[in-house]
Amino acid sequence: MIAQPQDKYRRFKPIELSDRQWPNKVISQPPVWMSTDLRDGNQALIDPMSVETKLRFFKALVAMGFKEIEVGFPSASETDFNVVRRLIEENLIPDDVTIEVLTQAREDLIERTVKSLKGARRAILHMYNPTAPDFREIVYRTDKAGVRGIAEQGTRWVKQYTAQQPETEWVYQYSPEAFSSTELEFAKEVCDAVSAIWQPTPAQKMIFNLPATVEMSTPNTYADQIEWMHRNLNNRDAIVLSVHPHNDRGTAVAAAELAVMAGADRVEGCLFGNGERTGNVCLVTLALNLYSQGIHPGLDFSNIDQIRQLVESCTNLPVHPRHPYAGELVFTAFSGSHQDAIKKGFAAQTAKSLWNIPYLPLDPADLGRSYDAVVRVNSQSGKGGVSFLLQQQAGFELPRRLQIEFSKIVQLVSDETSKEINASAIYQLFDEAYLQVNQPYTFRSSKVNDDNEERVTADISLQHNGHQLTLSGQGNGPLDAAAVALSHHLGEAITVVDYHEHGIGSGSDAMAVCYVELKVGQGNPVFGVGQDKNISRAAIKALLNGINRVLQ
Ligand SMILES: CC(=O)SCCNC(=O)CCNC(=O)[C@H](O)C(C)(C)COP(=O)(O)OP(=O)(O)OC[C@H]1O[C@@H](n2cnc3c(N)ncnc32)[C@H](O)[C@@H]1OP(=O)(O)O
Ligand SMILES: CC(C)C(=O)C(=O)O
Ligand SMILES: [Mg+2]
Repeated sequence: MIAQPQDKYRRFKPIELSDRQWPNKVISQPPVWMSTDLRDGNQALIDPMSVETKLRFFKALVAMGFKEIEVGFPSASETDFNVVRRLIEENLIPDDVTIEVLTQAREDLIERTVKSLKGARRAILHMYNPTAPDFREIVYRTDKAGVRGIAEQGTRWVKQYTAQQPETEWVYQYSPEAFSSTELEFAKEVCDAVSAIWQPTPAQKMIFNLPATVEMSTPNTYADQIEWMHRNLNNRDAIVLSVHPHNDRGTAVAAAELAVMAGADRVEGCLFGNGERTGNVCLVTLALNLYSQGIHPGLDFSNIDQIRQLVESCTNLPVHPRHPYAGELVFTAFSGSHQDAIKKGFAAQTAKSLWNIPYLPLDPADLGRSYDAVVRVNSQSGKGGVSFLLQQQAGFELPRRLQIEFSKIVQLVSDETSKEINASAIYQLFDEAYLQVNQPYTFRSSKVNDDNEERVTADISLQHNGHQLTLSGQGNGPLDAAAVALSHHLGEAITVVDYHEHGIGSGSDAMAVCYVELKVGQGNPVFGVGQDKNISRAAIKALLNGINRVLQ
């Protein structure tokens, strides 16, 4: 029998921090970002990146604005060692960018790591060892003193070997790996022991990176852990407090945001949340969450599609179509009520107003994405989406009742096919249903005489059943006169219920479009649409198309 969860799993104990401050804090500036795409992201790939791929990725990270980039684990492989050498020897590291490398707390590995950085102007040397009880007991078979000793000895080796390359400005970063499941007092004890050896100062700080190596709890608990460390670490003003959330529970973004509220200065993560298991925290999401709150994150994602393609090609992993901000479908509305609200939002938006479009927390244009994909029509869509696409595609601004009438035509097709209908297909349906209605009466020409301001005469030349017809009528305007002419011919009253017109295009290409809602006899109202360079002809064509639709 499958075990009950309460018999199999342990609940994570809440942190005792009754005077926690973070819930009242607001993030008002971005943290220092550190991309670990080339290290934590890379170590989690099925096929790790080649030297060339890493260099391509590095250049892209620099272009995005990252100032700290972890480029690998140089003591682990020749590839990673060579990446560091190429970056240094080929002068690929801009002056305001610092590379970071990771090592275990083992002398041979530290020695080789330091060697890989020969000639670097500035470098962050990142050493880790796990501190949590399960690692102490299961992996290292040692006690707290043993684990603390590994961190202390490792730090001494880092001090010793980096001192041999004084031309480099060294920044030391220490991570108590599995911090999220380490007793807080013990995490502090290890970190304080490390800083006592390294001796950071406010002018030359060191970095303590507190990883949720495995995400163990709700994000508020991680925030409590970070606030506790922020308040209790020795020598806090000489420390850059960094966080490194993984996404095992799917709440890494929330954990990172609450951790920043709790006192973290710096966040490590990967683009689109790549990384071990369920990934590292997604830096794109974090940065754009800030952007949408009116805070510039200091990272440039203004061409998000290009960045997504680069990351997909370097990692060989797809970005989910619903990934926040970056997924192919995240700015797309298929459903009717969403489309209606978005259409109204665009109409209400002015150049000066703050962004306020329902369902779109961020302007797709800020990420280099077009509005074309914002509204897409399938069987879940309504009149708002259909008319929005028709307007975008061909400039028609349908009156409300025509929107309702036409969307039923589109709905019929989408129900039959169970497929999306794109803008050009919608235009084609509109053209067939409203503009190319040439039977039984085909328009040939019309002449309007409005010399007399009160009585306008319309002469309309038509084709009907292979015969040429010329009809004439008088009314208070061209449309009224044409309606009179056609009423006489058909022997039925033609009533114009509603009339709209607008122009499409400009200059010599400008077209007038008329929408006429009419009734033939006692029948139901229907719409006719006419398009012509001449507004009177457009109105007469609209009337005739409407009558044709009734007669068909
Ligand atoms: C949470 C993280 O992401 S941590 C980073 C993880 N990333 C990687 O491991 C990628 C690169 N690593 C590697 O390629 C390899 O681990 C290497 C080449 C660095 C080392 O390989 P190996 O020498 O075979 O050692 P391995 O990684 O298996 O580690 C096991 C040994 O190192 C010790 N060890 C592991 N981590 C650490 C550490 N951080 N500090 C000190 N010792 C450590 C273990 O206790 C074990 O010791 P034992 O052999 O005496 O039992
Ligand atoms: C090396 C450390 C920081 C790490 O990647 C982790 O704990 O997740
Ligand atoms: Mg990690």
